[in-house]
Amino acid sequence: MILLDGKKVASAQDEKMAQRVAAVKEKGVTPGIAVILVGDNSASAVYVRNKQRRAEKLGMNSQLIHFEAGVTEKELLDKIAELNNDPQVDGFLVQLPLPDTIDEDRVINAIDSSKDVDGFAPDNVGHLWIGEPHTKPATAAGILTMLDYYDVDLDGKNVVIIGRSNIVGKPVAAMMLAKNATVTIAHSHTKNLKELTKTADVLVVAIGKAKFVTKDYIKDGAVVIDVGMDRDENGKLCGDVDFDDVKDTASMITPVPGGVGPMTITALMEQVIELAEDRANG
Ligand SMILES: Nc1nc2c(c(=O)[nH]1)N[C@@H](CN(C=O)c1ccc(C(=O)N[C@@H](CCC(=O)O)C(=O)O)cc1)CN2
Repeated sequence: MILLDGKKVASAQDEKMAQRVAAVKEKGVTPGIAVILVGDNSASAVYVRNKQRRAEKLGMNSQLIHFEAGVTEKELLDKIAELNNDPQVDGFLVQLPLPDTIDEDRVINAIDSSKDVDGFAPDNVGHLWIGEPHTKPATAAGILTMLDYYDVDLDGKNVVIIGRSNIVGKPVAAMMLAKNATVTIAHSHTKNLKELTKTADVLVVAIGKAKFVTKDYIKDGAVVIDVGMDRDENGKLCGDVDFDDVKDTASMITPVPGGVGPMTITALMEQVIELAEDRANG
């Protein structure tokens, strides 16, 4: 079994990205990212900190805007309008999830799609599905970069994705379809899930249920991508896949931590650099 090592791939990508940042800076443009964090979700705080650290390590400008959980939607929308008009910010995002008091769709729709580094704005979703992406959701893009690094060819492969979220399941489907894979999205209403997942050459799991997928869901030699960020019975970070149970059946598998997570941040940074390059090239 080959471990799909997100940390290793991320650091290989970092070298290339640092060169791109240096090149764009020579043209007088410093890539700039802003992240809006609302409330005190401890996991979100870790992800946001990691995004900032990575941006700074690559020589980019990075700003964090942290609102208390009680922020009004208007205050949030005003900040978004400000960032939409800030020429130093190439791209920004609002860390999800948001508190229940705030309408997530309204917030996402307020982000200028040209600066939507998450690729969640409706017109960016449309561009992705017609195969002409402007910005791409980071987790999906990170998974594709990882598979490319390990020479996993998706052309003609059966891909099953468990989970139909807008931030992972659907964009992964769109991007794998664009690579000529035959893609099925399974979800909580899917019948005979195990029979379906056993047809998968590549299985992507993004359901948020600790160690849900065991070896009886997996075809011999399948590539398994675990997007889960869960806690096991001892409070230890784990994925949606029972790694120890599956490792002798899968041909390749992402660990949690150290798999898809670091690739998500890499893909986000790449997205910001691309936007800065567009700015530098007029
Ligand atoms: N606006 C967004 N919100 C959220 C997104 C997103 O892409 N845009 N995705 C997730 C969270 N996420 C990025 O924001 C993310 C999750 C996990 C990791 C990561 O590196 N995980 C580490 C483990 C970290 C830990 O110790 O807890 C790993 O897997 O090794 C990065 C980014 C939801 N919200």
